[in-house]
Order: sequence, then C-alpha cells, then structure tokens
Amino acid sequence: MTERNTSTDSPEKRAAGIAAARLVSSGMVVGLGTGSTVAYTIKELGRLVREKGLDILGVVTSYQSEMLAIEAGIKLTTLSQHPELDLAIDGADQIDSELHAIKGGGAAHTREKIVSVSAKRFVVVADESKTSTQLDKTVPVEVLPFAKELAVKKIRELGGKPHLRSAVKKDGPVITDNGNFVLDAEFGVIKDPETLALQLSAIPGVVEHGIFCNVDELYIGNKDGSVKIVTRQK
Ligand SMILES: O=C(CO)[C@H](O)[C@H](O)COP(=O)(O)O
Repeated sequence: MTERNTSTDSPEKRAAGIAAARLVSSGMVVGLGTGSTVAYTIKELGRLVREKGLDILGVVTSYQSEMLAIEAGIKLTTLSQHPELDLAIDGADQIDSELHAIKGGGAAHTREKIVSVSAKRFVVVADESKTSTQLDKTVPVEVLPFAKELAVKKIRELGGKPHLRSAVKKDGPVITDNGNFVLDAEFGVIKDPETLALQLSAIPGVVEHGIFCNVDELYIGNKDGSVKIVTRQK
C-alpha cells in the first residue's frame, strides 16, 4: 500500500466533495463515506444543516466519518432504522473508465460497500489522479484474523501477491473498525474486475474486498474548482 495522501487542503478534492453535496436535499437519508475527499462533502453538508436548515439523516461508514459528521452537526441514523438510503457519497483510491473502483485505502471498505449497495444512487468523489483506464492498484481485502493464512493462499492462487497491512503508529497489523486484518493484494493490471470481485468474495474468511462495481456517477474535481461528471453506462 502506498502512503495515503490525506491532505486536508486540496482544491481538487474540495471541488468534487462540495459539488456532490449539492445532490443532497431535505428529507434524504445519505451514506457518508470515509477519507479526505468525502470529508469535504461531510463538512459542506454540516454547513448546509447549520446555515440553510438542510434536514437530513446520515449513515456513517467508519469511526472517522462518524466523528466528522457529529462535529459537523449532521443527525445520524443506522441501516437498521433506514435500510434503504437515497444516496451514498464516498471517495476512491482508483477508478477506471467503466467506473469500477478500488476502495479501502482507509480500511473502511466493508462498511463502505454495505452502505453504497444500500443506496439508490452511489456517487464517488475524487481528483484526477485517481482515474485510470484500467485498475492496477493493490486491492484491500478485509479478512477474519482466523482466516489470514487461508486467504493468503487463495489470493496467491488467483495470481495476487498479498501483504498484511501494518499500522504506522502501532506495532503489528492494522485492525479494522470491525476488528479484522487487511491484506493488500497486488494483481498488476486487473483485466476483469467483476470476475476478480466474485473470486475474492468466494474465499472463506474474506469479509469484504475493495473492488466496487456499483458506482453510478464519478465527480472529478479540478484545481480551478470545476468538476467533471462521468455517469456509468448501463
Ligand atoms: O476507501 C476509502 C477508505 O477506506 C477512501 O474513500 C479512499 O481511500 C479515498 O480516500 P481519499 O479521499 O482520502 O483519497
């Protein structure tokens, strides 16, 4: 896994994040993703709640987005109370021309996938550096600690090179919000993301992987504040 750029002052990320916040209107239940790009969306939604009376409920995807949403003043709910969301907005680590995405740079992809699949519309916010004709970044795979060695073996059989993600400011592995490990698996260029997604899901002990095939729209922010919107061809 390359080092994360979680810069909190990026004009490109801000442009994309704020543009996506305009999709939200009163009465909506909205999935709130994780990471530095969607953080702009969450802060903007908080501003609209405070200053414009926007009346929404949020469903968070991580402790990070929970803390941000609470700080922003967004009322929260759960998938148990609201199993169907109007919209989910989240970042991505890489996204190809057909809107397949790799997520999980922040190890939050399991809840992010559950929330995004629970939404009628899933919008990804990103800067240009995340776009690519084909996916070739490492794929985060959340695994039960009990299943680590089996998952390593099965990922190798699929042609991947898995590495246990280590924590930066803690000795030992990263532990997800769900209490599991993350294997970052290198596959080189992923020619068929949908097939690999199914193969990874079939490994016993894999909780969730970071290949997302359900993105509806991509908001790409530019330095000048403009935003390019790409919609998935159905
Ligand atoms: O998938 C994610 C967390 O698990 C993030 O959405 C992804 O890593 C993008 O983060 P950022 O917007 O900070 O680049």
